[in-house]
Amino acid sequence: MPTEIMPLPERVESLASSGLTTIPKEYVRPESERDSLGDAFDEAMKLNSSGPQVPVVDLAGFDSPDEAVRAKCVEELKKAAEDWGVMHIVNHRIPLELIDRVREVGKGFFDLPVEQKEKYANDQASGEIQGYGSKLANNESGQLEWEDYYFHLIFPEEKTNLSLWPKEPEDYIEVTKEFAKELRVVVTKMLSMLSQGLGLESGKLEKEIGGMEELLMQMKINYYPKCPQPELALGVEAHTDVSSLTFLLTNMVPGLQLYYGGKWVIAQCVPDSLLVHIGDTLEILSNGRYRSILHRSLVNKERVRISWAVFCEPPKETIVLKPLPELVTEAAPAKFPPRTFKQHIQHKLFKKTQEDFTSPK
Ligand SMILES: O=C(O)CCC(=O)C(=O)O
Ligand SMILES: [Fe+2]
Repeated sequence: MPTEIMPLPERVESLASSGLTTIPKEYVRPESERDSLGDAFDEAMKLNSSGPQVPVVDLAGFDSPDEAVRAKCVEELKKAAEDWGVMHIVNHRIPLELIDRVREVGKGFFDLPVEQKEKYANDQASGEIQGYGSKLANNESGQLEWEDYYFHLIFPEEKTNLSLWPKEPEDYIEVTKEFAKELRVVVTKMLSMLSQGLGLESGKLEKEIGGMEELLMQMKINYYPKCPQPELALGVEAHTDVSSLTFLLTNMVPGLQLYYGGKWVIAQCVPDSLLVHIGDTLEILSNGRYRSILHRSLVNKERVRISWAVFCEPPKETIVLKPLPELVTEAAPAKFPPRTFKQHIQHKLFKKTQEDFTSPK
């Protein structure tokens, strides 16, 4: 019997390079969302220095032998995590040359012809989410996003499956492994600072989300082709990250927007920085003191945008996430029910399906 062959999803890159001047209806956002959309470059130009901007936190102070300097640095990070839930970090100590190589190998992979990239296609139907992919329509509206991506686990090394990583360019694996190791050090540093910011001992948050053995780092390279109608589309639709922390690196093309103070604010591109999101998991553990901010990505007409998101996640089922007892008081009762990471994701999906179902068509 012939086996049924699932058609591959259409790659946004192929669509974009076909020379179309209007985008297919599946990519057109609902009218209510369209008022606030635009070309990312136009939005970045409008960014005005008097308006709110994503804070920049210099981590150098945390390496100081002077306790007062370290405490000031923790205080700055804590403020950013409470107020925005997202920040640029500078002096993270990852060699900048390595970061440039990460950019090069990721771009190198996406520069391959689509047919070659298809050899790495993921298989979402059978549950293999690692590999090259594009969003599949998962609701009645068939809504799609203007991006293709590559997704794979990068840490801990013994849990990685190198057969699912790109083999081209040939230094992709070596560079990405090295980046994962360097970034893992920053994860520990950020988590200890964030623990101290809550008045907890340094190792607390890291331990609560699985520590060196269990905490997973998943990389998603988002590839956003040029879009002929950026005022109608979104690269990634509005969401909060389910992770504990997310690190984001870009090819310095603007696109990320944060929903802050009732408005969409575009993130400036800060040289030599990494952008860090507090994800839902830390929002839950901190009982809402740290925020997981709503964000999305715009696309543009002029330049391909690439971003490298690394999601740091607790194990799916072995840890129950709930506000830390130290942070729950009569005045600040628990804001979140206990859930495993898997249950949290399912709960969000369920809520979203309900919203899609009830929203006017
Ligand atoms: O590309 C970006 O700037 C954001 C991507 C993002 O939010 C995500 O992959 O979760
Ligand atoms: Fe995100």
